[in-house]
Amino acid sequence: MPRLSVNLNKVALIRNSRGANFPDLIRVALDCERYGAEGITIHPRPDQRHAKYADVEALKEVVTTELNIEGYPTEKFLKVVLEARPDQVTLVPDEPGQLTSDHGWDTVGRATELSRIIGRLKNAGIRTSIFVDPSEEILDGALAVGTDRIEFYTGPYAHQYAIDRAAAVAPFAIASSHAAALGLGINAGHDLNLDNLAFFSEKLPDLQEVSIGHALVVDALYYGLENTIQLYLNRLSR
Ligand SMILES: CC(=O)[C@@H](O)[C@H](O)COP(=O)(O)O
Ligand SMILES: NCC(=O)COP(=O)(O)O
Repeated sequence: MPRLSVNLNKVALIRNSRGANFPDLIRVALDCERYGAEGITIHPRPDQRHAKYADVEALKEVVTTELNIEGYPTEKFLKVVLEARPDQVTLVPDEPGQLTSDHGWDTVGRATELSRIIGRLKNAGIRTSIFVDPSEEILDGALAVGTDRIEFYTGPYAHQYAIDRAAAVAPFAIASSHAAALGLGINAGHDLNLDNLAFFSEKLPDLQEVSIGHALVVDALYYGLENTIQLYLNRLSR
């Protein structure tokens, strides 16, 4: 069964809106783990409007499941993760100021830069993942730059799911088989939710981990955090 890593960006967003430490991200992370989450994810962006760089070190001290830090590899981001050494770093090709993530890396065009950054992270003992679209050429490029895993950007799947779920998942299922044949580990995330998650997980038998934040935090408003995490885990059980 794929691991569920809870993305706490939207919890951090609420905290930041009042300038005090409420809700306390550390307490929420520990509660997520207590309620069954198998990982914690944050994505500090350059403007730190969601998670802040200081949250990385603080979470590293307490998270006992798996800490996944996502972000664009600025020198500041790399300094923070190389010092904190989370379990996994997921590189995402976001422009500064981007509303949210909306595409994967060009692993061919940016191969030199990616290889160098992935090398630095792996030398520090950090597992690497890179955010990608479901394309065989991009996956071949991902293998060539030396990443341990890829994370499929699932926004297009989520948007098409209600229209034609079989067509929505097809490119991801094909790409996932290709990634598995290459020996790449497979993660996925973005706009996964209680409606679309089970079908995605069922059609990608090699899927190892999903990171989910936005929908999960919204669902927690209605169902509570503990129930919500259980509902997501239930969708992932095979
Ligand atoms: C890479 C990815 O898809 C997530 O980190 C996502 O970008 C989080 O989104 P928000 O920061 O918009 O909550
Ligand atoms: N990597 C994707 C992630 O962490 C969460 O994305 P979302 O569920 O907030 O869209």
